[in-house]
Amino acid sequence: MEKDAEILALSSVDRFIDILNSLADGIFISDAQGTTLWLNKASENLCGMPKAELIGQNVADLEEMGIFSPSVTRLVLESGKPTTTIQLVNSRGKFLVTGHIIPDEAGNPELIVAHSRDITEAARASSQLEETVALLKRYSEELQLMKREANQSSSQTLIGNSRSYLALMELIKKVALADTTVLITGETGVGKSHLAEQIHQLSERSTGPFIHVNCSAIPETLIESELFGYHKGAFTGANHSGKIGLVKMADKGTLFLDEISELPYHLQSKLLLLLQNKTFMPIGGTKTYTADIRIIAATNTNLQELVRLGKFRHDLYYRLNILPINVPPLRERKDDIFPLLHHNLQKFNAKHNQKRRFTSDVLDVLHQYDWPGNVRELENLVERIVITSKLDEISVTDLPEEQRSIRELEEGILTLGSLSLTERMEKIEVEFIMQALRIHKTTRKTAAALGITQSLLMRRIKKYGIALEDEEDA
Ligand SMILES: Nc1ncnc2c1ncn2[C@@H]1O[C@H](COP(=O)(O)OP(=O)(O)OP(=O)(O)O)[C@@H](O)[C@H]1O
Repeated sequence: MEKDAEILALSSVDRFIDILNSLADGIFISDAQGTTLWLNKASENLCGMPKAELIGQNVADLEEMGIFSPSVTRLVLESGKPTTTIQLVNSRGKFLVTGHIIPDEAGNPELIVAHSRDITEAARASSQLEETVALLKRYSEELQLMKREANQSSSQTLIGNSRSYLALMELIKKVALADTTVLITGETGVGKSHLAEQIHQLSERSTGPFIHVNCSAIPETLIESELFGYHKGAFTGANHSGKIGLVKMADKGTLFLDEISELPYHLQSKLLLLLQNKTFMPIGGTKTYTADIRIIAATNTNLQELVRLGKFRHDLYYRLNILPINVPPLRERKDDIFPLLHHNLQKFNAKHNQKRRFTSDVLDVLHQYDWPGNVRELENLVERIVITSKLDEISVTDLPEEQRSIRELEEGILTLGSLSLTERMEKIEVEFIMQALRIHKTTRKTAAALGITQSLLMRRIKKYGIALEDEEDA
């Protein structure tokens, strides 16, 4: 206060007026009746009228003339309290105005000082932000729609005509709607992952994430942190800011645990807890988190056998096995082979810009083939022959040896009409041995593949005079 008095003593009133006029914010002073007493340069500019014409006018009249609206001085006089409002001045810009009461010595209002700040830019930025938020909302809705449409079209790629596959598709539709754990079993390449994704897309979680985790592809030392995440500084080498696990990332969606049999035993109890309570604890954490997820697991091994051997927790097995789905191998649903061949031919013709087509001979051979690698093997074969076939018409000679030899063997047996049964059987045996030798190269591996001892194989090779290419074997 003493300091203020010193400054006042040193400064003239003119000096104060200079200071107030140098401000970018408007200062507008009225008496307790709302009569304009003084305003600074910034305020004069805002009002768009010479100061001399404004002084003496009542704020209520200025308000009526549309100079500003509303008048904060009037609001202060009406409420008897300091007031802040957004004011439109001369319909030009938006101002944040605050009216303060300066009391006289008896404490009664003597002056009203209105202070205004231009917020036109801030208001514009805020309305731009509102527009952006609205746009983002619209884009997100459109994205969800597109996603749903894409889901619908990809569900058409579930190809299969056999009775067992059609029944499977019916089951999938029902399973999708029941928001519970599913266990998909079947040989490698039968389409377990493909089905898991279909279940997700047909479910109410389709707009949420589908997180595919291949338990055999993540090193055992990393799988816990990958799945459940960790807090910062949980272990040496951990990222400083911590890490969100795949379980959390699958929130509101589906977590697909492929090759579940490979999940380390010590993590199986943690997964069981997640299945039962939908809760988990990141590494280095002290509190549990919830995850709104559906778990679909898949395996191509016999889990029951692993339970018997003590390698898989029996309580986890029963918890996973609520809705079991078995996908039969392709050789047990041969009616699916043609549709899958045609679907893939179209797909790879389009991808490689080709016009390949199958001859009926090729279709026969592929129909008879056993497809140990199931749909994946079929897919790979079609892509390979679309690329390598010499003409647009794919013939048996374009097929790789594994498939071609079936036809050659079959033709051999059929044309050997004059041979006795023993001779025919021997012919077949020779064909099998030669084919296996071509594939496996050494007699040791060939014998193992044929399920006989190496010495028995050597006796047969000698008996039929089969030439061995490999010098070591010879
Ligand atoms: N019914 C089907 N219609 C069309 N494509 C299919 C079908 N089933 C499987 N496929 C395709 O076959 C390939 C192998 O399928 P997928 O990866 O789902 O097999 P999987 O059983 O999960 O194999 P793995 O046990 O090796 O993980 C994929 O490219 C998939 O798109």
